[in-house]
Amino acid sequence: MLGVTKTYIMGEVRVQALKSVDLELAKGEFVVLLGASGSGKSTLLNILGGLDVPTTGRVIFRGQDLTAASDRVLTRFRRQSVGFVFQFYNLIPSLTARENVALVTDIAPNPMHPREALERVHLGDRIHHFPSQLSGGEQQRVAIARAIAKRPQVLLCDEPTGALDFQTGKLVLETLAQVNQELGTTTAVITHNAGIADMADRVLTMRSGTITADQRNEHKVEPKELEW
Ligand SMILES: Nc1ncnc2c1ncn2[C@@H]1O[C@H](COP(=O)(O)OP(=O)(O)OP(=O)(O)O)[C@@H](O)[C@H]1O
Repeated sequence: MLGVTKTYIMGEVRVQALKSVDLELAKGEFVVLLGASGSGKSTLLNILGGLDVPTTGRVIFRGQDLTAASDRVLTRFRRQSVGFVFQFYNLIPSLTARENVALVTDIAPNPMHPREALERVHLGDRIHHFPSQLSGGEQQRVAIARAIAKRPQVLLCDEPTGALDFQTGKLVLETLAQVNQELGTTTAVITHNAGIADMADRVLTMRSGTITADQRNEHKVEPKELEW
């Protein structure tokens, strides 16, 4: 993205959530996004994933300018190229794990079989379970299976461990690291836990709508070794 700004106008109040952000993500890299509440992390992620559009500036994906794209092209970009994982899983309670994943594989052009996606997150033996029959960490892994089943080029995760305890959170992070390695999916993870940054290739820090630090980790730490 180039020179991206985002201004929200609520009546008299204008909030500048992003102020001229330039950012290029490399294929396959694992990026952690840190920053205080309100610094613009979710706004940045939503614009990267085509869920929101910038007020000014450009978003380019593999040479294609998404800011100039029609709604149809943007919808196709979201549907085929981006997987999303949110803090509260967003599974449909009346559908099994397999059916939750199948919702996405039914509309993607070259998806994995739902069973394969669930096996990748180590839930091959839970495919007929409903969300209420799964723990929080397992539900989040179903959400990850759903996000990767379409084989997206980009996986965007907004506080994926925010609702989980330490050990369960680490399991979810292990799953994200493993998927990143196996599928080569460019992965961006928003977190409040600075300790998680040690597992990333690259760590971005945001403050008041700008990226104030952009660092590479020379040595990545395995998720199971993380402390926070
Ligand atoms: N839809 C919206 N309408 C109006 N203001 C918004 C909207 N979304 C975000 N904002 C404002 O933009 C700023 C950046 O919000 P954003 O959610 O991107 O921050 P964040 O770093 O993700 O915060 P958190 O860590 O609390 O989720 C905040 O001041 C927020 O109140």
